Amino acid sequence: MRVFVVNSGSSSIKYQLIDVASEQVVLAGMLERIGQRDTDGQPAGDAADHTAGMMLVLERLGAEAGTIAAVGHRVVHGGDVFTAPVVIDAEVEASIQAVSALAPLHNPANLAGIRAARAALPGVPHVAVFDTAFHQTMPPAAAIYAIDRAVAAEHGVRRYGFHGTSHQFVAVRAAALLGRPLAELKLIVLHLGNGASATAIDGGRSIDTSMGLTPLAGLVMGTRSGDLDPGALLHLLRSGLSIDELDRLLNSRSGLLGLAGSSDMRDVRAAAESGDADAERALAVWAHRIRHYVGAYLAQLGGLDAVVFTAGVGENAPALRARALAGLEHLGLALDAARNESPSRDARVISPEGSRVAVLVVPTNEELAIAQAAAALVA
Ligand SMILES: Nc1ncnc2c1ncn2[C@@H]1O[C@H](COP(=O)(O)OP(=O)(O)O)[C@@H](O)[C@H]1O
Ligand SMILES: CC(=O)OP(=O)(O)O
Ligand SMILES: [Mg+2]
Repeated sequence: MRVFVVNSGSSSIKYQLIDVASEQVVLAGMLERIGQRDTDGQPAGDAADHTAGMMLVLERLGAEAGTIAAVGHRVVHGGDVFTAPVVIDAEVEASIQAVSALAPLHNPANLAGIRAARAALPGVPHVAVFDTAFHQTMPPAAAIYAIDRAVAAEHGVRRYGFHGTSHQFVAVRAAALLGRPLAELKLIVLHLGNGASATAIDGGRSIDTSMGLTPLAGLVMGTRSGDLDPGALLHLLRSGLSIDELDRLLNSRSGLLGLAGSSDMRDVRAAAESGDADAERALAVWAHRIRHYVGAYLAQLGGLDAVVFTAGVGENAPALRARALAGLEHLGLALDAARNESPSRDARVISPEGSRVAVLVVPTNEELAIAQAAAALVA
């Protein structure tokens, strides 16, 4: 079965046509800078909006469009309505819309992509696969924030967690690599991309994760702050920042960008290596926050079989993996330098032979996971 996977972002549409049985990517591409205009107001990007973008994608698909059996959509926030992938209808669209304010960088764009794709490909089922679904197994103690319970219930304020499709996919592959059943493994998965999150996985179930009500909490990200004292928000609001300014500050102007002037980890690393003190400090904060979660999740799991690195930074930056785990040798967490620095693209062990805790690199593939989930649902 061939599934067309759409990851519709605020300014981009990434797509792949995947043959699920063979895991082959038949065709892949991306539209960028959707909706952007130059200083004269002329369209500057690949498409004027998501609808126009999807028509362009359809043109690029050509005759292949006729081979699509289902469309799988990445949807970041599913609230507490969705615990598994669903076939999209008007009601599902409305539920995705209802939680859009909780993932302002993601859900509105996901929904625009869904609407455009359903209009462009009306004859096949469209399946939503949610970042939040995997984390719905979290125990209440991990999901609940200690605020007035009536207010929390009225506004749906709780921890949801994100990147679940990736965390789950990587956990399954980690178990295969270790040659042990996932059901008996305690794992910490570090998804370190532009967005970043850590998840504690016990027997294949998410028991805690670093993102929260929104994808803003937790680790230091490209442009997002991760954790900070909620009192800081009150202080900034009282100091005169508007709500929109505060939103932009925390979601779009913080993280590596705020600390070091670039949201791209490659730039930050290069700057740190050439002696830039801000970049060096940004890396120190980044690594400190990761260790904070590794320690916390080791305690919540009550043991640990493996720490797993994935996503852009986790898969590609040996020196940063080493930096993230520096000083944790007493927990049995160590890297084998040669294994860590191997240029291999495959899932692999990077801890020394016989380590108490394994350290792994496992490439994530959210598109394949979405294709598999959509195929399983419509089969
Ligand atoms: N070799 C590398 N060294 C350090 N960082 C890298 C490397 N390759 C990619 N990255 C970083 O990975 C991040 C993007 O990760 P990715 O998982 O592709 O993000 P997303 O899917 O959220 O766009 C960027 O910060 C990029 O700089
Ligand atoms: C949820 C999230 O942060 O996604 P991304 O990493 O794609 O921004
Ligand atoms: Mg990503």
